[in-house]
Amino acid sequence: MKTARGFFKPLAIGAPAPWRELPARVERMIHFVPPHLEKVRAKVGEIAPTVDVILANLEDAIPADAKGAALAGTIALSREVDFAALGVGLWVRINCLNSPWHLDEVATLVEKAGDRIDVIMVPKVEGPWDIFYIDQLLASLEAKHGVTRPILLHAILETAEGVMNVEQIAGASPRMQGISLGPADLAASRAMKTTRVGGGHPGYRVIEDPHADGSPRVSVQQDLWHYTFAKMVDACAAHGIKPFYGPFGAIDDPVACEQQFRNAFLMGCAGAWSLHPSQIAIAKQVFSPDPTEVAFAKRILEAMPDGSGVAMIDGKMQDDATWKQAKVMVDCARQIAAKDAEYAALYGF
Ligand SMILES: CC(=O)SCCNC(=O)CCNC(=O)[C@H](O)C(C)(C)COP(=O)(O)OP(=O)(O)OC[C@H]1O[C@@H](n2cnc3c(N)ncnc32)[C@H](O)[C@@H]1OP(=O)(O)O
Ligand SMILES: CC(=O)C(=O)O
Ligand SMILES: [Mg+2]
Repeated sequence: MKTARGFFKPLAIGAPAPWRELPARVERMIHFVPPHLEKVRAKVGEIAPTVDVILANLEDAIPADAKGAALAGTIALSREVDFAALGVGLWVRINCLNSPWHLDEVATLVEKAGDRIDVIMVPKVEGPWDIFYIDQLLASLEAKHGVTRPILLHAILETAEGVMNVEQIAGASPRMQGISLGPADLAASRAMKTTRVGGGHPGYRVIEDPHADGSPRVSVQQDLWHYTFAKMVDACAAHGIKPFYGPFGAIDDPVACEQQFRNAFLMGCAGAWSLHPSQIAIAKQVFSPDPTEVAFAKRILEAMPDGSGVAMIDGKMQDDATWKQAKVMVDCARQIAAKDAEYAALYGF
């Protein structure tokens, strides 16, 4: 373990000082773009103002023979669109650390776009050692290329070993921005008998006991991901970083996508991935608190100006604990309102 002081020391001479607090950013959806496809890349300028984050994906879903083109496309994208001016984050998902590609990718990204990339997403993180490695590598490259703002790290939780070590991963470096659930690789890692990218499964259910009269038994689908998800959210919250739901692969099922995203939002997640343009609006709506809930939360704060004591609002008891929940809700809404005029009007800020 590093000492408390050592934790915030730059890891290379000339590297920027690590962030002490995460930059305050709205990250309701991380929109995935395949950067080797010129046709899709050309549309990013149009899509960017409608999202919070654009992510150039270099890993899974990019064919092996297109990895170089995807990297070149990412650098081009970072120059073609002024993401910072739009208030949109630019993230890159690199290939995993045991692949032949990640080293050249990180070196090229920091050299050619190090001052424009906000977050590097690292797939298949197994334990804190993966974060220590990439943390040191980034510091050395940032020092070499005079990058003045540390690039943040986001881990994907998508192996059984990663889930086992999620608490140490969350706290491995001041660069850690957040963690996303990776349900597709995690399913494979656990030998789950599914063929899906996230969401539920009709076979995973509870069923009531048999009735004496033989009438049909009620059976309800359960959430396959609840345990992992809750473990990830607690690890992130404890370490002051952000949890995210990952991808929802059934592009043709917006209703289930919305439900999955909503469960994540209610559990404390900051956002989710959008794989297709149709999922952007779903994520935006779900991860922006409901205006009615925000209005009620404002009433709680107004009823208890110093956050202590007890109050009754519409038959519901309020005290310090509900005041804190209300503050989470109102702070989130205020942050979104500062970025998004549509929601500023809905929230009355
Ligand atoms: C488990 C994981 O690792 S998940 C992360 C890895 N996977 C990804 O990143 C997938 C990203 N998404 C995609 O590649 C695509 O959306 C696909 C392959 C899923 C579907 O693509 P398509 O079959 O082309 O979808 P569809 O025909 O509905 O597309 C409609 C339009 O949106 C465009 N589009 C589709 N996806 C995207 C996207 N992610 N970003 C921007 N534009 C997109 C298409 O190019 C098409 O444009 P056009 O009308 O000008 O031709
Ligand atoms: C998100 C991801 O990479 C996965 O589900 O495997
Ligand atoms: Mg994966």
